[in-house]
Amino acid sequence: MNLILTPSSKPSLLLFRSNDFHKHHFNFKSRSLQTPTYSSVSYTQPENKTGVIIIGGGLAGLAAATRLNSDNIPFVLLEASDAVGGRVRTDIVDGFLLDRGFQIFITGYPEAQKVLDYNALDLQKFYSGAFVYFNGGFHTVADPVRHFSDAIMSLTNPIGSVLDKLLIGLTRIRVLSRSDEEILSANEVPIMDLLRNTGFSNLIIDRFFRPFFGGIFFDRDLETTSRLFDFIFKCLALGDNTLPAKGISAIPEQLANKLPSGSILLNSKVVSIDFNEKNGSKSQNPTVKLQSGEIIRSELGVIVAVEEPEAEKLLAGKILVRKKPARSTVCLYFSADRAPVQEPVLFLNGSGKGIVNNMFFATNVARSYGPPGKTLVSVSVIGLCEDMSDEDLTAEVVRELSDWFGETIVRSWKHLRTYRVGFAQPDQRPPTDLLRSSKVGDGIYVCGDCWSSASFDGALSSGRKAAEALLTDVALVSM
Ligand SMILES: Cc1cc2nc3c(=O)[nH]c(=O)nc-3n(C[C@H](O)[C@H](O)[C@H](O)COP(=O)(O)OP(=O)(O)OC[C@H]3O[C@@H](n4cnc5c(N)ncnc54)[C@H](O)[C@@H]3O)c2cc1C
Repeated sequence: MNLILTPSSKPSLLLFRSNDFHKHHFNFKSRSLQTPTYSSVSYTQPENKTGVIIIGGGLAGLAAATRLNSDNIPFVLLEASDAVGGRVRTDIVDGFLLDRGFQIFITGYPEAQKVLDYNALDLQKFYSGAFVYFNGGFHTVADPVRHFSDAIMSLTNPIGSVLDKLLIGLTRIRVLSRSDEEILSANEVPIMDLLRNTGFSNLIIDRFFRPFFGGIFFDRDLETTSRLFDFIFKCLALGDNTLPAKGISAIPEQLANKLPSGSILLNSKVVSIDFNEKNGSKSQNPTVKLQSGEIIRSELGVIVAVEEPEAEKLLAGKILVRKKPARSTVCLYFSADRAPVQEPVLFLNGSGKGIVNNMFFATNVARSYGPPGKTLVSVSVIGLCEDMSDEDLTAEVVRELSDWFGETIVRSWKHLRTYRVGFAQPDQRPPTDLLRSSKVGDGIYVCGDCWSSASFDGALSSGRKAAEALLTDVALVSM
């Protein structure tokens, strides 16, 4: 592939394909990190410059890198932590795969379908529906397309009226008849208003929608924009809920492994961006400063792909600080000798009592999430529960789930780890702008879930769009 640059671009880039560029501009010296298979290099060459600088190695930054790489555009991705993935990470503890918070990959995500190799992820399916804990028992909510007889049998259960269940079918038809762009830019109201306006009863709102969509958006009040409800509802209708067999971090790792060797620099926190504007006009391309003191100049532009609070710091004066509180969650993991149920199903708390929002037996969905003969239990709470110690939180969860599954069973579970995720998602209450332009200044582009929908797919599509906006600006055309 040849690259054509307009006269305003840097002709020296014509010399390099992306792999060559890194060979010419970086001194390859491994920082001897053990786990990642993609390489990490030290940055010691005399001329600290590169084509594009991407700040942040979550899904958005990786998607931006993937798009640039597809046109052989040289770039370097600077990631502050010790691995890529951002919020999509998995730890291995006592042979269990612990995702850093409860995460589900929906195969219906449109952008993910374009950039990920689903077969290689070895996706393990959830049951399409949920078991709702209410009034001392479990009640099924089933997707009528995939589990027709379960759905018919659940028509008269106490998780909503028959009309509610018909309205779910009509909602499915409504969202499937609209394009993603229409959905993401439609008139918006809080999800709660949408549900009430649609005619759903309080029964189904409190027993199903509140724990289910509250769990997805970490927002039990259902104040998040109706645009996101429709988008996720459509993706759920079109695809399966899954987990990659090797843990949720297999998703970012797959993207990282396809990037040129040496293009990702781990443990490389950016502390500031110099926009190089003198008296309002641009004098040079932006530079970034690392915590180590190193300064790197971009020849084509900088893509900022960090989480919202960090973006607000790095881009002070360039973007509006929204001052909306973040969405938080706590995820507790337990090991058990056996699961009380065998179904790969999500359990929702529809009782209206307690702190547990949802839980599941991860090894029922993906056997690989635990060592042979062991069961992994994952429990999610919405909010940070800052007033509770980890011990009190664990004790409360065990107490509540003893009512669900029986005291003898739950008291035998061994606590593995608790993840408190302060910034899980940006607040996406209306008004939102989920399709906003990624360009925020000369040579500066922003992406990430704060710039689109708070989802894997939003992060992925925003990363690609930021890269494409940059490519369009520098009129770099691939032939
Ligand atoms: C517990 C939890 C559960 C979730 N569940 C789901 C789910 O089921 N389905 C779904 O679709 N979405 C889910 N999400 C949301 C989804 O994970 C995010 O929307 C998405 O991963 C955001 O990706 P990102 O690239 O925008 O940001 P991030 O993943 O936050 O990546 C930003 C990266 O930038 C790096 N960084 C920050 N500052 C700097 C700096 N100064 N210099 C260099 N690097 C920096 C960070 O270390 C990080 O790696 C969940 C999120 C959480 C936390």
